[in-house]
Amino acid sequence: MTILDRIISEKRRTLSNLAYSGNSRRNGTTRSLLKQLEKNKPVIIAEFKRASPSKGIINNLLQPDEQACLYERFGADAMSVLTDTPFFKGNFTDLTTVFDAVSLPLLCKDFIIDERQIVYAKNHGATVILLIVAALTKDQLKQLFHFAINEGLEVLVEVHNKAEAERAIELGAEIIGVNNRDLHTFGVDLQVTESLAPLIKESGAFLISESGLKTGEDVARVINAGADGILVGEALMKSENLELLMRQMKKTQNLAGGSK
Ligand SMILES: O=C(O)c1ccccc1NCC(=O)[C@H](O)[C@H](O)COP(=O)(O)O
Repeated sequence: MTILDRIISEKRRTLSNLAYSGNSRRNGTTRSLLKQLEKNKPVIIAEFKRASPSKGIINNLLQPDEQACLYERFGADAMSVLTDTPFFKGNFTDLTTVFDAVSLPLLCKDFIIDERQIVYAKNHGATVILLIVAALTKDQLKQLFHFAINEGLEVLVEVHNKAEAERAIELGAEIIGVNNRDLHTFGVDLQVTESLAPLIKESGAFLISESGLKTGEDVARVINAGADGILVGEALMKSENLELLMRQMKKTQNLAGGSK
């Protein structure tokens, strides 16, 4: 059983605890990741990530609202919050706390396999949800994708290989995330973005390169390959000079140039 299998199996076990009810915290059509992608390059999605299965504790000392304010101040275009508890030590209170602290588009980074999780994420402040192609059947992916869109949410559809990218494109995904991390082996390779970028860009979707980005040079590499944005967790959570690192990541715009 791989780590992704274990995470999904744990999600199934806890699904019955999720309530459908509650009020959406979302404020109209503001906080749109798509709008950020249309006007900025590279779009930085800065992640609040305390821990992970591959790295253990990353940073247990930071407060989500304080870190979110720093991310926003230093140029983040959107935020991601890991809400999974058993494997990432996150929770939905973090998501709501970040929603209240900043005015950025907000991705609920979780392992979604059921409509109830989408409603729950929305009610806690998400404006974007993640669907991982590797974790869903073709029918599940389609159903959850359209459910989320009908709920007024945006969807980041995550892929790791050509077959998954083709499924995301067939679905009509407007934002496709290429995860450089293999969720079965934890191996990280930026070449994954480079190899899938032509196919994804040809479809007209925006491309977000996810995971393993540590430096401005890493970001320049994926932007030059065609990425419109990046999703960064560990490097930002561990940085001792967040302002400088985010400036270096942001300035790759000038190296890469071009638009969608
Ligand atoms: O990060 C992990 O170890 C991990 C393991 C299994 C499933 C998902 C995992 N991470 C989720 C993510 O996609 C990352 O948090 C995100 O892309 C940021 O990655 P990084 O910048 O490398 O922290």
